[in-house]
Formats: sequence, structure tokens, C-alpha cells
Amino acid sequence: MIETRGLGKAYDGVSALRGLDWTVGEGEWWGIIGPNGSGKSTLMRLLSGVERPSSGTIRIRGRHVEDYGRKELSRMMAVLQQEGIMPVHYPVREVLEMGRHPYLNWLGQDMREDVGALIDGIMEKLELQGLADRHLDELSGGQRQRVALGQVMAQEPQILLLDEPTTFLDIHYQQQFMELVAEWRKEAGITVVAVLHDLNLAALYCDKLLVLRDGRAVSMGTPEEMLTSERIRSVYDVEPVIVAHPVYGAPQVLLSKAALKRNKEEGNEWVF
Ligand SMILES: Nc1ncnc2c1ncn2[C@@H]1O[C@H](COP(=O)(O)OP(=O)(O)OP(=O)(O)O)[C@@H](O)[C@H]1O
Repeated sequence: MIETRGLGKAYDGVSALRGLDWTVGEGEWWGIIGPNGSGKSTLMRLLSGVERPSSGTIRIRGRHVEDYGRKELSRMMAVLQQEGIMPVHYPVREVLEMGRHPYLNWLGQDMREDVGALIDGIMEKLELQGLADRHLDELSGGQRQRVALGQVMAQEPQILLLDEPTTFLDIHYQQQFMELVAEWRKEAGITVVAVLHDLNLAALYCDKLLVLRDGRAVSMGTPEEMLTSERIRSVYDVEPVIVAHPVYGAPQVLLSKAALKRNKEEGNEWVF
């Protein structure tokens, strides 16, 4: 579905992403993890075509990403950022309808005749009916993120790119958000690529993880393969304890408290 070869991006000579060879299969859910500044958002901007690579290629269904027209690419791929959408003074239903933009012809008519039913279905699925006439700037962050998800659902993409989508959500909305994406993937067979800081959510929901550090792919594979204490320690410089989720068996990362800090002469390292 997505294939990158030798993908790299440099800003003013500083490499944000280097030589990434990565293949995302149709219908897979990939999580991209790694410390701050490791190149996760850069990779998302390259995949979505917002920025051009400095080196290497990205192919989507075998075609170079730059060969897609703007609307054509929007029909293929939707992007949801961590802050969702700006809190503009538009009613919720209209915000969802904006997701149909890539399907409008030059007369502003939608390619789909039953677009009203499509939007109704999404409103129902995301339990947005009660908010239909409310304006986006009158909603909480969690509610806005649900509307943002509704908008990308209305876009009917085949690939969903999520950049830290749960950062501002409480645990209820985090779980609800991930469940809604999981359900959508199951129903529509979409491919999902999500930058996630929460390793435990990533382990529960993603099929595969790509681990980045300093712009390079440290490793890639299943959550069980990627979330080992050695790898988490070396990538994040923390002392983790990995336990299996008691219900699902997925690896879950617990942190140890740093007991004291050595003084500078001894290397200024955390001691656990
Ligand atoms: N527009 C830019 N101009 C210059 N440098 C940039 C730009 N965007 C990113 N970088 C640099 O590229 C590197 C990777 O940044 P990126 O935002 O991709 O990291 P990230 O893994 O998403 O980080 P975070 O977890 O903090 O969001 C960083 O060193 C960053 O400073």
C-alpha cells in the first residue's frame, strides 16, 4: 500500500529523516514510535505529500506520491493531527460535510448521491447527533476530536494518517478514539499509520511498530518484538519494566522511578 525507499528529509542540512526503507501492507495498522525529535512528524508530512523528500521515494499503490493530483490524493489519504481541527464557528454537521471536498465537481456537486445518508451514518456512529447544531468552538477538546474523526470518515480515504491523535484526550476519550478507528478499519479495510507517544496504546491497537531515533529506523516489527526492555531502554533512555497485558497479552511498559542522580563527576546518569 505504502512503500518508502531511501526516504530522507533534511532541513538546512540537518537530517530529520534518513534512508527509510519501509513497506506498509494493505489494511495494516502501523504505529510510529520514538523519542521527541526522532522524525515521526517529518515522516507523516512526507507521506501526506505536504513536504517533498530530500532523497528517496514514496509509492502509494505503486505510484509515486507526487504523481497524484491534490484531490486524488485526498480521496486516497486523510490526515488527522493531534489538535484535530481548529475551533471555528461552524456547526458540527457542516464540518463533517467539509470532508467531502475531494469529491465535489466544479459545480460543487458531490460524486455520491447519498451523501446525506453517509453523513447521518457517521453522526450516529460517533454519537454526534446531540451536537449536530452546536458549533465547533463550543465543544470540548475531546468532542472536537470526535468531530475531526467524523470529518476524515466523510472523506472516505483508504489510508488514514494520525499524528499523535490522543495527546489531548483523557483516558476515556483516548480509548474511545482508538476503538472507533479500530472499528472503522475493520468495516472499511483502511490502512492506518499513527504516530503515538503512548506505547501501551500502540501495543494494544497496532499490528506493527516502526521505531525511529535520530531520524533512523532503529527497528520494525510486531509490538511483542519491538517493546522489549533493552530496546525501550536504549531508545528512550529510561529503565522500563515490560509486563504482558493480563487480558490480551500485549506488552505494556511500566517505568521505574529514578532513585537518585549521580553527580557530574560520575557521569550525571540516572540511577534506578
Ligand atoms: N521545519 C523544520 N525546520 C527545521 N528543522 C525541523 C523542521 N521540522 C522538523 N525539524 C527537525 O527535524 C527533527 C525531527 O523533527 P520531527 O518533528 O519530525 O520529530 P518528532 O519525532 O515528530 O518529534 P516530537 O515527538 O517532539 O513531535 C528535529 O530535530 C526537528 O528539530
